[in-house]
Amino acid sequence: MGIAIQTWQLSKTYHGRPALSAMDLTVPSDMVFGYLGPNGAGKTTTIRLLAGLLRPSGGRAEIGGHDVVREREQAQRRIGYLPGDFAGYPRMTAAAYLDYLGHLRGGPDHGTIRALADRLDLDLTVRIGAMSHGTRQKVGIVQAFMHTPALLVLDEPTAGLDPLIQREFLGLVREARDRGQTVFLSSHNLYEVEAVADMVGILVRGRLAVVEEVGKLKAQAVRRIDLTFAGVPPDAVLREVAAVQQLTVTGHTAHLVVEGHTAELLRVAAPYGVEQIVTHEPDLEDVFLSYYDAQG
Ligand SMILES: Nc1ncnc2c1ncn2[C@@H]1O[C@H](COP(=O)(O)OP(=O)(O)OP(=O)(O)O)[C@@H](O)[C@H]1O
Repeated sequence: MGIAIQTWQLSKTYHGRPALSAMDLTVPSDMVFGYLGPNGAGKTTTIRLLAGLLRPSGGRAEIGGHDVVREREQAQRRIGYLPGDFAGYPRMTAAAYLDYLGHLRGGPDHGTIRALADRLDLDLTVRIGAMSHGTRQKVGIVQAFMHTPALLVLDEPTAGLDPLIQREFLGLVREARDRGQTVFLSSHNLYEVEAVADMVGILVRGRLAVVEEVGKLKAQAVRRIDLTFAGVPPDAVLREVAAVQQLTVTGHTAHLVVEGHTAELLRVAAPYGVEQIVTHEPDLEDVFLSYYDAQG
């Protein structure tokens, strides 16, 4: 497996105030990497550094082995970039704009442009200046994907898209990954990150708090489990299980908050006649909030 993005102590300071602090990050290729963080954490700054649009104040970054400053053109050629504030050229129709960009990139692939526009329900004949924010965002997505770049760098790509189009977009991201492209996307939206990302990085106040596989983050997560017994729940016995953080009992049901693996809990509970097990899947929100709080 290759490396799509690597940074060494990558830093950016605005007027003496750090926006990104000494970030060491490796993103392997062929994956979807979700880049998460609260407002002002430094996500856009990172993305603009990777896209070669800002100069680092310290450290460096490579895209596919090319330094984003010294070999900016080679690095940029590998990227499909969607800025957070995509505007395009207001006086052009989407078709003319995408055709123009295609020529700059070695010739437009009209078949791919049409297919992407159809998927996103985008009318290419409309002037970009006459489009709503969400429709303009679709043009931004098409221009990022249309030349099948090795790396897609997408800043809040689903902002302004309605739910159906968001779902279609997530399909495009998965298909890109399955074709061997790498996708780096920033987001506030935990649902979309959970749905597509293989790995996530959580940025808090310009510092990378954690980089982890989504599956592993979920395994660490606190989850709620309700065990219903034939008789009175054996609460004293259940409390002894290391993973059990909280326990309340209503009637024949023990409501548990469990951290980590549940196998031991189920083994201990089984002899007491468990009639029903309801597990509430952990969502990543709890995990993220715990990182945000820890850094706060
Ligand atoms: N051009 C600039 N000049 C001065 N400060 C800036 C500039 N751009 C960003 N900042 C500051 O740097 C910090 C990081 O901003 P950045 O836009 O990278 O965060 P973000 O995680 O993308 O946030 P959001 O999700 O709100 O877009 C913020 O404190 C922001 O105010």
